[in-house]
Amino acid sequence: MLELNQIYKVFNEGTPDEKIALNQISLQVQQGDFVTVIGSNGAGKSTLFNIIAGRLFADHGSVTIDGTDVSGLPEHKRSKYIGRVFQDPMAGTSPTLTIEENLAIAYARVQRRSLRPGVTARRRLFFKAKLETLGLGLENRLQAKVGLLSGGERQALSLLMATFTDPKILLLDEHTAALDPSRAELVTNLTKTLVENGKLTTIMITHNMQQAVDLGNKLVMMDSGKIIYEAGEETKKNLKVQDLLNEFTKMKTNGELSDRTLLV
Ligand SMILES: Nc1ncnc2c1ncn2[C@@H]1O[C@H](COP(=O)(O)OP(=O)(O)OP(=O)(O)O)[C@@H](O)[C@H]1O
Repeated sequence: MLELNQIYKVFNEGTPDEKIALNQISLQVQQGDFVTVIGSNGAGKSTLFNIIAGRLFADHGSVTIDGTDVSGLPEHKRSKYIGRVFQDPMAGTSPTLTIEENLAIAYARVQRRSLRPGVTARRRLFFKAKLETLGLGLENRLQAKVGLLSGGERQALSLLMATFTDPKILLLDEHTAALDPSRAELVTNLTKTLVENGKLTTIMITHNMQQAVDLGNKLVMMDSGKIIYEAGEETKKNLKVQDLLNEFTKMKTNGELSDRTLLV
């Protein structure tokens, strides 16, 4: 289980550029939950992921994974608990290395005994079997440099690398947003399969409200560093995009943002 307790993060404190990115965020994500996160630009979604992953530290508050307080652990020490896929297909993989070398690095990250990311014959079979589940034929291209793959293929590989080591938490940061519609659909379907099969505890940021409604069992809406709406399992089952727009409108008191802000 992931527990965020009263997370507060301010950038450029005490300067004219001061920005409170997260303002007392508390959230509990249970084992096996798939939470979709929506919110307007600058709401604090990526900052929240950076704090969960250890790329940034909160100024106040704590991050607990399965009862262990990891708030002080840097990113590289949390990486065996956390899989992450970014919006940019270039971000999750090394272009100059081959597919199997990339997989070996991801694998070595969580295997204590495997200090070198070497590719043994046995491991190669394991990688091939995992790649087959993507249905893209990448299992026949183990020696291909990742830089030669298309954006969709690369994102599918990133997703596999983030999930095949059974992370405690999977963070998906708008991971389909940079793909064309057909590739986005493919990666979305792969996400569903990998998360369901692996029973992975997942949090996914998306600007696509339909996707936020269709995927997962819970939903969180953020605005100006706060969680302004949460849909639990029962509510989420019947949730519609229009309900989200209504909730957003209801929560905005100053009216400076229109409904379309969420539709970006
Ligand atoms: N390193 C930083 N230094 C200063 N300000 C930052 C930094 N990172 C984020 N911010 C600010 O914090 C706020 C939250 O940013 P964040 O990227 O978390 O929002 P977001 O919800 O992910 O937005 P988007 O949907 O546009 O990606 C924004 O106002 C942003 O400008």
